[in-house]
Amino acid sequence: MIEVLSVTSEIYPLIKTGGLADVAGALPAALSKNGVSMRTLVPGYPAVKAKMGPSREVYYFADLFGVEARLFAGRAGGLDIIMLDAPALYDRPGNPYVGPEGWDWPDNWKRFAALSWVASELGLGLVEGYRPHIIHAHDWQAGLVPAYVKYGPSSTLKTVMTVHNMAFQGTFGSDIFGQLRLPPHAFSLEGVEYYGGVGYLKSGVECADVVTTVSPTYAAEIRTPDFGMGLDGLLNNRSETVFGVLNGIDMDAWNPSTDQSLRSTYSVNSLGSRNLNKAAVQEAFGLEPSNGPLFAVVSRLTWQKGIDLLAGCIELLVSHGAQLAVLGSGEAELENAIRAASVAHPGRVGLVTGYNEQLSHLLQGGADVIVVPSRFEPCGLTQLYALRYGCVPLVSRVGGLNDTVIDANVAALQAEVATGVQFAPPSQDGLANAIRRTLALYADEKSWKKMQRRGMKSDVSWETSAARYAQLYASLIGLKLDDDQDH
Ligand SMILES: Nc1ncnc2c1ncn2[C@@H]1O[C@H](COP(=O)(O)OP(=O)(O)O[C@H]2O[C@H](CO)[C@@H](O)[C@H](O)[C@H]2O)[C@@H](O)[C@H]1O
Repeated sequence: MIEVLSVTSEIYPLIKTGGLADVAGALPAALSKNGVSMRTLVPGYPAVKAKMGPSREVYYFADLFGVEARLFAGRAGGLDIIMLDAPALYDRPGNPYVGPEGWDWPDNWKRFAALSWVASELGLGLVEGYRPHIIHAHDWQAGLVPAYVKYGPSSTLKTVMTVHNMAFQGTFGSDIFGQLRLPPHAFSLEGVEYYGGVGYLKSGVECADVVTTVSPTYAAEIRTPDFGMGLDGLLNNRSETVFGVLNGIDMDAWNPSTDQSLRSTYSVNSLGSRNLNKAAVQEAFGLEPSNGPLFAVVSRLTWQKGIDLLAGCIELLVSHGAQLAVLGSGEAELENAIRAASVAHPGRVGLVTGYNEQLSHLLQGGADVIVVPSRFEPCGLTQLYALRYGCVPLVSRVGGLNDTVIDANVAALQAEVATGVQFAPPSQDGLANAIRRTLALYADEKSWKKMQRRGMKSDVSWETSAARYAQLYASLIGLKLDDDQDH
């Protein structure tokens, strides 16, 4: 059995702000079928503490970066959890990263350095009876783990760094370096130094034994200046140890035939029942009853996600008799643009702001089309949920969207392999054309149903990718890597 300690700042169903939580939450079960035992270290946010089942204290820190802290081991949400309970760092309401005013917590550098340092200590055998072979760090919040291991005493402990989004790098001023518990020479190009400051993600990408990202296309994209966000050179230097492993989804949590968030469950053979869910979506978003095409968005409302492109296409949608339901929150300007459209087109455009897991399921089970017009998308999960739910994805051709949706071009339609609509490059004109194509496809009811069914049958599970992670882990602890197909 390979023992892996996963380190993440969010994990479903304990705490979630985005796709990272879904992936961190689904991987342990998927890996257990591949000879990997995974425990997860997560901060003791109030939401995590509330969901923690029976647990036992396994370590006490009198001084963890200046605060008192405890480690608790136990089960929560079906997962093996080690919770870092440091009330001075994590016992704060709301979102894990930002305060009530919407600004990053000023001590984020310390909150996530502490998490990463504790992970590296666990890797050295801090808790009796537990010594992982590998630490798997997710995103910048765990980005210092590989540095702590590299500059620490163990020569056998290995690290994997997974980048879920290059846009969030965790960069701080050089003044924090002295408090990071790293030796002076770690403030260097080979360590944590990044343009004169400290880069958490940079340090992870530099110091980890293996770097992965969440789709093969994104793994290639981030080696270019357009997508690398300053780290492309570094990634190119170590390209033989950078891999793209496509995300899967939790097939039990997202199953239209058992999903309790739906008004009506259904399967590939009972697509007609989706109409009841469509009606429920229309009610929830203040839309009038209609049999016309219902487009939906479940997303952070940000520039990355191309929500401005969508806002520019709302007139087009409405003029063709379509409706739009948007669930999400984010940049005020984009939220306002969608809100204004909902006021201008009552009954045709609806916006629900905030985070609502149940409603996100209902949208997948009731909308006809999910729109993901991202400018970049490391993998994207919403289009995977959409495929599973017979909701046709309309996506830009970037990152994991490129790898998971087969565009309904003439050849793919004839070959009966199309599962959605893609457009490139991500521009308003591109999206507008894709919307027109989607409307034309929707008008052909028989062929549309076939496309829905193909999506529902496509493999969006973790099976292949969990085996790939297991193979990477095995290679790190002494077994040979036998291919480089996803470099
Ligand atoms: N208002 C809301 N209410 C309820 N649910 C909401 C919501 N807004 C978003 N969600 C949910 O949050 C998740 C978003 O995941 P994505 O993978 O699409 O993007 P994200 O950018 O968060 O993740 C990053 O990490 C993941 C994981 O690797 C990559 O797939 C992705 O490309 C990368 O940007 C989905 O489960 C979605 O349903």
